Amino acid sequence: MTEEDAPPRAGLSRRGLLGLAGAGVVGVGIGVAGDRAVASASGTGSSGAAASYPFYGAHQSGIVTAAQDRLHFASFDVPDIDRGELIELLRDWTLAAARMTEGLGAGPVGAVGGAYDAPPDDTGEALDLPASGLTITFGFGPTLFEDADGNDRFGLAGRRPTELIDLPHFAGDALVPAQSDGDLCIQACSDDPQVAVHAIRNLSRIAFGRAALRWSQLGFGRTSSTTRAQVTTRNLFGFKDGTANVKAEDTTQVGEHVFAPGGDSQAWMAGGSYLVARKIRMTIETWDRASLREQERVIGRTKGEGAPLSGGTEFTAVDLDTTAASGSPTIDKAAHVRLAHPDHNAGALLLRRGYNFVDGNDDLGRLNAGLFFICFQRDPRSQFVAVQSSLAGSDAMNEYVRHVGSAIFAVPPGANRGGFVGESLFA
Ligand SMILES: C=CC1=C(C)c2cc3[nH]c(cc4nc(cc5[nH]c(cc1n2)c(C)c5CCC(=O)O)C(CCC(=O)O)=C4C)c(C)c3C=C
Ligand SMILES: [Fe+2]
Repeated sequence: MTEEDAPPRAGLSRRGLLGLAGAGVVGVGIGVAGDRAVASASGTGSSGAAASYPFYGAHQSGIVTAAQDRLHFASFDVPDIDRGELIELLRDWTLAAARMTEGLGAGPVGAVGGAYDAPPDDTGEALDLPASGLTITFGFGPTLFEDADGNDRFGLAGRRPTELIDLPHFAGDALVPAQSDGDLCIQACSDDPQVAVHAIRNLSRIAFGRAALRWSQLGFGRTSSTTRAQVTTRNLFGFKDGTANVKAEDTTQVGEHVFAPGGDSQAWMAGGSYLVARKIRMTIETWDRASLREQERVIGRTKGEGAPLSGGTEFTAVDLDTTAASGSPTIDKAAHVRLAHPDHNAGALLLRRGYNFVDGNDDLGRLNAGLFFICFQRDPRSQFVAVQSSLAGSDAMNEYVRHVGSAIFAVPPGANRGGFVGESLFA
């Protein structure tokens, strides 16, 4: 059998193989399996996440999944491919993602088992590492349906969900185009940073010549809990973040506010969700000079326990109506938790799943740090946009934060084994 006749390895398209093999070298040697060691660990990771999560299912993992400790998020553009090549790319990504979430290499031959004269089909930095709770979540940006010039590149314009809006400008936005938007996104979360980076690196490599990386973001120290079993961790302001989040156990809220039902604007999104990402720079040097009183006023909760200033302990419901002896509200009129609260936003709820980031420092010697805010919802118009409109106008926190990146993606339902992620969009 010549190289031309040989079937693609494990279903990967020839374009996928090109990506694996670098620019133009297609290695088809059949080597011994060089898979990563699959963890025997059955316990949970440092975040409380499981050792591994199945890739296939009704919903994509990485939404209600117990938030892992680390993130690598990537946004891609696909300027030079057609509809068939886009489907082929999604098929290739599905196969590789399913393998990596099992703790296996991106390709079936692995980092060391293949032909000696061909590049390996896995980059190798996750060899010997377990799956570490890896989830890989794919999303479709507005420009996949219609690009900035109004071109329907993939015949998808009529399939764009009305929920997948172009986000409006919010007061104070200082968005950098190079850190915003994108045709496709991949959110990789894991309890091991090397496993998350390995996933994005290998998916980028498979996409060689088809999808170009537009921007990416590393995150650490999850700033949300998405299950009740998880402890609440802290953001870079030093406050517990994620206390009043939608949690996986709140199945009624998850069903009503996180996942799209079949009856919303596009039936192909049934079981999917909408992801909004905001890169928010936090001027932590200014924050660190603020008094504890001011810090707690801004958030509306205590710094130590994370209890509402209206009283109680961490998980006591925020009471927006209590007043101090002076008559002033115990939770300031401009406090973050007041303005973000569902009672202030026509009942809007978000499943928050963000991460801290530090991207070195700026020219003034300040840490380039902040929160890479991610939230999932059924309809961004009545959820993220409603809440962010309240915050952008009058949140006391605005003195200490600046939104520098923004993106929105439709996250399709989970893939069936043998199918591919986003298949319902092309049906
Ligand atoms: C548009 C949505 C939100 C953005 C953007 C946002 C940015 C942001 N938040 C914090 C820190 C905290 N947020 C807290 C609560 C909270 N935040 C949002 C939404 C956005 N936050 C919501 C919906 C809530 C819950 C409100 C409620 O129902 O009580 C808290 C308190 C702890 C908690 O409940 O999670 C903190 C702390 C930062 C630092 C930030 C931008 C940098
Ligand atoms: Fe918040």
